[in-house]
Amino acid sequence: MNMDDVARRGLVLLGCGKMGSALLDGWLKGGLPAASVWVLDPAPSDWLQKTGVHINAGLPDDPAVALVAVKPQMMGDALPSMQALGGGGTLFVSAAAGTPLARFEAAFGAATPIVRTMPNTPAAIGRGISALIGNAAASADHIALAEALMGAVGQTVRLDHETQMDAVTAVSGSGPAYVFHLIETLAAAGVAQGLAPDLAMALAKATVGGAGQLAEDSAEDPAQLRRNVTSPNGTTQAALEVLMDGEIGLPKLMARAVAAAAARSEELSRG
Ligand SMILES: NC(=O)C1=CN([C@@H]2O[C@H](COP(=O)(O)OP(=O)(O)OC[C@H]3O[C@@H](n4cnc5c(N)ncnc54)[C@H](O)[C@@H]3O)[C@@H](O)[C@H]2O)C=CC1
Ligand SMILES: O=C(O)[C@@H]1CCC=N1
Repeated sequence: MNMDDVARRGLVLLGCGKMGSALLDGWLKGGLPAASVWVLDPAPSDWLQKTGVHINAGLPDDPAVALVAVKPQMMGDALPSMQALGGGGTLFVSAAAGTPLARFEAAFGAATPIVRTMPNTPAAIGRGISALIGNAAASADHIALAEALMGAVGQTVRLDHETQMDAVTAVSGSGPAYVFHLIETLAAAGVAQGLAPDLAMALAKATVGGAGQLAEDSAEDPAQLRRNVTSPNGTTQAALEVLMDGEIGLPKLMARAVAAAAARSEELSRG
């Protein structure tokens, strides 16, 4: 099964907020026909209503995939609307943080194939990364289908253990927010140095976007790319001495931030 099967049999999307929209945007831009998508969401956005997908309509009998993108706390209310699809030929995919495979097995039966994934919002421009792991009922074909689906909006990685999902969520699921905050704080620091806000924001966005692209494309690792910018006794060294401070610098701060996100993911999983 691949994206052609998804186009032919249909995709049901349960919840189309920030993450569901980012995924749907990526799939539609990648050529998935709007007529192949059924969205269930009590509060469809203006953007969603313009896409041409089926919204809160009767579901197809045997969609290829049913993707869950509601908040973990909404799961109890939302899952019953997909009950009819459980135990059939439909692959369930969950993008929800802190919601174990066992939660879906309890709702749909352990024989239902379920793949848990953690995507991120750059999926909207085909630049996401999604980690995946399936339950015991998910065959190699099911995993491959989930990989094709998430691969249509960016990179994919397979996990060996579901327990890795907390750390993955903390690094790449939540990670775009850390990077957006970096842009905000870099721009604000530029304003503090006398730049106009628009100019500071333009410089910060292009710098983070360009550096991210270079880090992905270059044969050199990020540490070497950092050294390439850092002239001995120059301006970058002066800044990095602050950022890399062992006590109050970014390494400790980032470790604390990621640990807090992973702990919250684990806490959500316990219900
Ligand atoms: N926002 C992000 O960057 C990421 C989010 N996720 C996961 O995606 C899921 C959704 O998160 P967001 O999109 O950020 O939240 P959101 O609040 O933007 O979207 C949730 C959507 O679910 C809808 N909804 C509420 N009750 C419903 C029901 N009973 N049936 C169907 N739809 C219902 C809401 O109207 C809303 O459009 C969460 O589980 C989150 O952990 C995963 C990776 C990244
Ligand atoms: O903040 C959250 O809980 C979700 C999961 C990863 C990104 N957003």
